[in-house]
Amino acid sequence: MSRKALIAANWKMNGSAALVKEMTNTLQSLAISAVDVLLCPPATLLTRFAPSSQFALGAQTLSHETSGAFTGELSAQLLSEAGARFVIVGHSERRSLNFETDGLVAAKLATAVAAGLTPLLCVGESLAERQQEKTQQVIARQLDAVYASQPELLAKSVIAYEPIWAIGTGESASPEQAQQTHAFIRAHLAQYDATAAAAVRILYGGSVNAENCAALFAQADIDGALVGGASLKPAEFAQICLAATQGAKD
Ligand SMILES: O=C(CO)COP(=O)(O)O
Repeated sequence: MSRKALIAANWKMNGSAALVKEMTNTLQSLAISAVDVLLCPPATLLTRFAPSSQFALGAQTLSHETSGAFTGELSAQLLSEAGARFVIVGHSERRSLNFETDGLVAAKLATAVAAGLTPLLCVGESLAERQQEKTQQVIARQLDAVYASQPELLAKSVIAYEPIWAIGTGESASPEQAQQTHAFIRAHLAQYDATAAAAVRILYGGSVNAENCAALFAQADIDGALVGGASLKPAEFAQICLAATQGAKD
């Protein structure tokens, strides 16, 4: 099964019009085609990007509602009109800081797909859950919440495994640890749709940088990365994209 790698930048609540320009110039000069590149800036910066064949744009979250009296929220349609083709759903920061439940994450993912956006579903365990050997149980629950009742959405999704203990800590999961969980995710998803599970891209996220990315990309079930801190540095993000090019599986 050949899966094209996807390298995604999650700028979180960071960035500026200047960084939009700098990142655009960096990626334009690389002219990468062997991997897909995705930038998820704050929603207010989406329209600052000129359309480019070098990368796609995504949002970091969306409303599960389609329109109406929801002050401060952004619908899939609005994000799409601003240039987003992808949207991150269920990031651990939204689950914990914005109290997003498994049910809400499932609703958001369905809303995204209905509007033509490709969702990047984030799953991952906390340090305490890993220490209690509950990693697979937690991830199975997060996946089941979305796909048990709507398995047809798997073929339209990208998955991101982001162990919470590795996010922003400088401590990435080891390639072997990540591979083990990615393989579990793919096997678990096969019960819903074996073809879609074999084809779905599973990205790793959590302290990915230019140094550690190649070993991660060499793993059989790691199909790219969701990069936080290092995606705010265009030169380093470019190095990560290039590393994925070199590891391009066929
Ligand atoms: O949360 C992340 C991407 O969504 C990972 O963030 P860091 O790369 O900063 O650890």
